[in-house]
Formats: sequence, structure tokens, C-alpha cells
Amino acid sequence: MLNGMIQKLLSYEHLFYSIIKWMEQLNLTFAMLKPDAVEKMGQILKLIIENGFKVTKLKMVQMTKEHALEFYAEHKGKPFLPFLVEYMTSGPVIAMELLAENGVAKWRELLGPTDSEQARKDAPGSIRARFGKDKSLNAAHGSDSCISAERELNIFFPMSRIAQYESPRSTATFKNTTCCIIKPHAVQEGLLGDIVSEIQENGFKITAMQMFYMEHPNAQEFYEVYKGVLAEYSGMVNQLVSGASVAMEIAGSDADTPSKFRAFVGPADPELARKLRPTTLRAKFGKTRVQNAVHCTDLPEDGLLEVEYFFKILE
Ligand SMILES: Nc1ncnc2c1ncn2[C@@H]1O[C@H](COP(=O)(O)OP(=O)(O)OP(=O)(O)O)[C@@H](O)[C@H]1O
Repeated sequence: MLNGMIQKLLSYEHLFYSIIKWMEQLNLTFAMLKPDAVEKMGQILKLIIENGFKVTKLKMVQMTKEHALEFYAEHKGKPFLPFLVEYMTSGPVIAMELLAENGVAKWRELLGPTDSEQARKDAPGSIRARFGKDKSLNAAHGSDSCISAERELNIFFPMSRIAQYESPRSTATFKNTTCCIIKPHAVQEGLLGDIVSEIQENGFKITAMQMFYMEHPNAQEFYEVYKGVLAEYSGMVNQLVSGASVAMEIAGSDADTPSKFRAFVGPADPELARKLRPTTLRAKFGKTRVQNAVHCTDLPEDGLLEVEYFFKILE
């Protein structure tokens, strides 16, 4: 009996050390989709998730010249720096914190060689081979060490309020837009890339995007209009606080975009959506009336208020 107990304890000890070892190897890295890759971000997010990364922070931002010079300080004096700064400030970028076992090295491997043309020869499945153009317009960035990752994450996702004020700003336009939130269950199920791809491939423009970890009072306030109206109100609030969600500002070419986007999202009940509107987002990715993949602004006149809630109040 004593023998059995000792063996059991040893196996627990073994399990404990395996977990510690795994946690030691698990690391965070900083990843960025450069301006030329933002319109393909859905496809790239899909690859990131398929390759076992967890997206723990995400924000679409606009870098200034000062941010780009700080970010690429190691390249000071290099002939390509002025062009690089111009390129990095030419449009929004997607800044992300990714978590994986050996995350820093694993993300560099998925990125492929700096020069996209070289990447197409040496690593044809890599992100730069598939989405980059050449050695400067190369789709994405990855930290080269854990120390760089910490420095770079601190530029885009600083902890202190003062540093947050100076960090690259969100790209929300607050003009003729509507709000869409990818719900926590869909993020947890690894559907972030699939949903963003669908949105982009159907002609809608994502003009702002950020991952949020919502708290109860905020979720209650956000869904206030449904209180006493929808039986699912509490379930909806609980769903929104159950993990990371991704809020987006959606724009389109005309004033009808909010209604068109609403139709594209489909009926609140995914079962009904699958019968009546099988090509909608909720038909494809929803499960129940509460876990229906995305929230989308109901009334066009509320679009701006909802976008402001996330990108002015919560940001
Ligand atoms: N010779 C070059 N000509 C033009 N642009 C370049 C050149 N070398 C690097 N760059 C640009 O500067 C960025 C930073 O260069 P670096 O040598 O740090 O490459 P990297 O570590 O592969 O890329 P990143 O730091 O963006 O992940 C490159 O990603 C590329 O956009």
C-alpha cells in the first residue's frame, strides 16, 4: 500500500514538473500586421489560430512618425529607414500579443524570411511568402527575442495611463459606421479569423478593431436597452463577460452600410438564420440565441453610440 502511495505521489510530482516546464516554455510575443496586410487580416488571423497561437491582445492603430522611429530605433542610420517609416505610417496596422509554446521563435518561423520573394522560395507556406510583396513590404512583423517582445508590447499595450496616452491611437472614424462584436464564445472557438475574413470578403471595411475583456457593469450598461425586453438579457451579459471579445467599427461605401451589415449578420436565432438566411454570419458561426457569434447594432441611429462606447469610453 505504501508502495502504491509513493508511486502515486511520484506520478503527481512528474505531472507537476511537466506543467512547470510547459509554462516556462510558454511565451508572449509581439506581432504586427503591416499596412499592406490589413485588408487580408482575416486570412492571416486564421493562419495564426490554426498554428496554435492564442491572441491575447489586439488593436488596430495608426502609428505616427515618432512611433515608427521609436519602434525601429535599432535601424537608425540605415538607408531603408526613411522608406520603412513612411510605409509603417501609411495606414493602420494590427498590433497583437500572441501566446504560444516558444511563441517568439514560433511566430518568426510562421512569418518566414524578411524578404517575401526569398520567403516564396524557402518557406512557401509562410505569412511573408503568401501575403508580402518584397523585402520592405513584407506583410508582418515579429519580435526577435523575449526582451524585444517586452519592449515592443510596451509601446503598443503599455500598462501606465500616461504611456497609454502616448501609445499609437485607435483608428475609429466615428463616421457613418456601425458596431460589430465578435462574442467571447466565438473567440474561444477559434473563429476570429473566419469571421473577420467573411466580413472583409463581403465588401465591408473594418475601420477600427480592438480586443476587450469586459466587466459586468459595462456589459450590463451596453445591453441596457434589451433589459426587460429580451428574455436572454442576463445570458447575453454573462456571455459578453465570459472572455475576450473583439469590437469593430464597420464602414461601407454608402449611407446604407448599417442596414446592409445588419442583414449580413442575420437573424438573432442561428437556427432560424440557417433556415432563412443560410449565408449570414450567424447561420455560419452561431449556436444559440445567446451564443450567436456576433452582436451587431440593431438600429442604424445607434451605430455611432455603440462604436463610441467601445472606442471612446472603454478604450
Ligand atoms: N534591405 C532592406 N531594404 C528595405 N527594407 C528593409 C530592408 N531590410 C529590412 N527592411 C524592412 O525593415 C524591417 C525591419 O528589418 P529587420 O532586419 O529587423 O527584419 P525582420 O526582423 O525580419 O523584420 P521585422 O523586424 O519587421 O519583423 C523589415 O521587416 C522590412 O520591412
